[in-house]
Amino acid sequence: MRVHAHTPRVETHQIGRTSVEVVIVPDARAGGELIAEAMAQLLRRKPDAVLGVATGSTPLPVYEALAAKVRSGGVDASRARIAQLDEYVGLPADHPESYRSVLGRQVLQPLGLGPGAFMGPDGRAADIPAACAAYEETLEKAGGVDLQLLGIGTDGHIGFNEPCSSLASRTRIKTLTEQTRVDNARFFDGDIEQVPHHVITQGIGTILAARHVVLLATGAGKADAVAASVEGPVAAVCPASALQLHPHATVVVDEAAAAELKLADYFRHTFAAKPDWQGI
Ligand SMILES: N[C@@H]1[C@@H](O)[C@H](O)[C@@H](COP(=O)(O)O)O[C@@H]1O
Repeated sequence: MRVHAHTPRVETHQIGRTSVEVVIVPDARAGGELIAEAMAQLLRRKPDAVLGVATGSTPLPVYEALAAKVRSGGVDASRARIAQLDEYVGLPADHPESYRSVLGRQVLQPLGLGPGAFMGPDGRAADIPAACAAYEETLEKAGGVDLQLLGIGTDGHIGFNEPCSSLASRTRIKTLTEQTRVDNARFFDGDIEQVPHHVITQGIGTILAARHVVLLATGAGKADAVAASVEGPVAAVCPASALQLHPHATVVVDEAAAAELKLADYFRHTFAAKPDWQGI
């Protein structure tokens, strides 16, 4: 990567951005390292930063790389706060596949954080709308999410905002599409009957309120969704396209997920010409 010595030094979060930044990395591991380093830089600047975290297979290399930095002393995450993106409705909190449990195993434990560092909606609440409103309030009281990590569904969904979710939506209950239940059955012994129909998810408006939104997509199965999100129109039918409205959105894709991008060469050139200190 070339560094322009004469470029004035400005912190990444101060730069007024006008478009989604697409970063093409060789593989998932490199994507994980890049995003973990952005999280580490954030925590060095703001030790009690709120990290918004996603579930699914895609973010795992990020969590592994961040935990490795913590273990090696590269960053202190002991004051980090972790905010959940979405949750199944009706699963006991201690069910191994509730997203609260998953994030406990994949994020909190490896970072050495206790339950006090965790914020998430109550998927077992008797009054779901009240639980959704309470989570919005929790996020607001925490000062908002500093960096929100996202994966993407094959249909372009982010969190559990399925196609045609309002781009202004806040945390609320949603019904999963059949496709998402099929996709997620692998976490429930391959049995779709065990996959809940309902979920609580941060809305698209909630996600867009984070200071920095970082979406990671890996594998050929995500190539169409990535191209639609980044190069297609902003449209509720492709929820991730809402990132085009955000002043600081980064989409990190491996070569396979970048395969349908018409502007891939431009994205490569732009990132290669970027000063190292600027980060993502
Ligand atoms: N709610 C999650 C999303 O947050 C995630 O982005 C998506 C893709 O998962 P994966 O990364 O495993 O492909 O799955 C679920 O629907």
